[in-house]
Amino acid sequence: MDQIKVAVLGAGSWGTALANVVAENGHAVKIWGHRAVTVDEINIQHTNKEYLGDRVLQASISATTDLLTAVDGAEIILSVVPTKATREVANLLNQALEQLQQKSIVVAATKGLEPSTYKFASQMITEEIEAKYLAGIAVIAGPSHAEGVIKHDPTTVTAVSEDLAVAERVQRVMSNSTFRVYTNDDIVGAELGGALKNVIAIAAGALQSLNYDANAKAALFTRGLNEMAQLGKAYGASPMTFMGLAGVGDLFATATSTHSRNFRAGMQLGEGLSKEEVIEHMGMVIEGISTTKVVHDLAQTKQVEMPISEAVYQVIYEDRDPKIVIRELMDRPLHHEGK
Ligand SMILES: NC(=O)C1=CN([C@@H]2O[C@H](COP(=O)(O)OP(=O)(O)OC[C@H]3O[C@@H](n4cnc5c(N)ncnc54)[C@H](OP(=O)(O)O)[C@@H]3O)[C@@H](O)[C@H]2O)C=CC1
Ligand SMILES: O=C(CO)COP(=O)(O)O
Repeated sequence: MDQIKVAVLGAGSWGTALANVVAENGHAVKIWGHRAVTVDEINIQHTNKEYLGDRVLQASISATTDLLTAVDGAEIILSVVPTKATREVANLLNQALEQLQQKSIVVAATKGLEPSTYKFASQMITEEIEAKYLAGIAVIAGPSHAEGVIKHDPTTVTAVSEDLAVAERVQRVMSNSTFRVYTNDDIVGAELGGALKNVIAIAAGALQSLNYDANAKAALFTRGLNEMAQLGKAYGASPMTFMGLAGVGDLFATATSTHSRNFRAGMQLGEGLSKEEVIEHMGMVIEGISTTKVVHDLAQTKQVEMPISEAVYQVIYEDRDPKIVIRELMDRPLHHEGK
């Protein structure tokens, strides 16, 4: 395949790992980061120690704090900043694309919902970037810890766009023998899956630290996936998406691994730390904490029963004891499994 230019917005763990994948495929990759110290480290030492330890990145990757330089000529732009920065960065990107009079495919790799609007990353991007500068919009979802991707642990993700030609272009540019990209067209389902699994992963971390066993973990996985899919149904998402990489796949990876910041946050909450203490200790984004609040609101607006997510909400936002909320979950009125 011809070499193309790809820009990655966000110099954290996921942005850097994705940049490395694309650079391994022979494409010209520029990372945009807002901190000069990280940008300099990537350019000079080819590492990003704060986020990925000693892993050495592809030497061809260059980084810059100048957004215009990063996106100039990029056919594909990956937006890999946390949810809370997505709208602001998309707005800056719109200005850059306007200045360059350039049209690019924008791919969101963010997993969360904007707290004030309940919008997904792809929606924020579409709202902030004028249609004339968007050659397509897609998301990347699925089970993919940056730590695994950077060490070539075989990884599968899905490129999702309503325009399958766009998804296939992203698939071709990003796939290699350790990073296999599928395609899908259910963007709502994929973004919901990516956001909601973080809430269940927090619950899984709490179960782990409280020494609950396999039965409890299986119950959490199964019933957690069920409520993810129920909310998906209210959004008109395909139930199959929740059976795929963006659903059960990502739930499994996130809710079983200490690579997951959400899982680790859940462990710490289970140990009795407050959300403020957990956030301070992590030093990286824990999307599930704000997503839990959004899901609490959404479950009410969409009238979907989400008891596990609600229990996580009570632990995080009402300081309730995890053991008591678990007991209350078990004591709820009995009902049919399909609900
Ligand atoms: N890590 C992973 O394995 C995966 C993460 N994701 C998703 O990717 C998204 C990003 O996560 P991840 O990379 O892990 O997060 P990190 O916390 O590792 O990094 C976030 C990066 O975004 C930067 N940033 C924050 N705010 C801004 C801003 N306003 N302008 C520019 N840059 C900003 C941070 O800069 P600074 O260093 O200054 O804070 C940091 O470089 C999340 O939604 C996450 O759920 C998805 C799949 C896998
Ligand atoms: O989404 C992820 C893996 O697919 C990363 O999860 P965390 O944000 O919990 O680390």
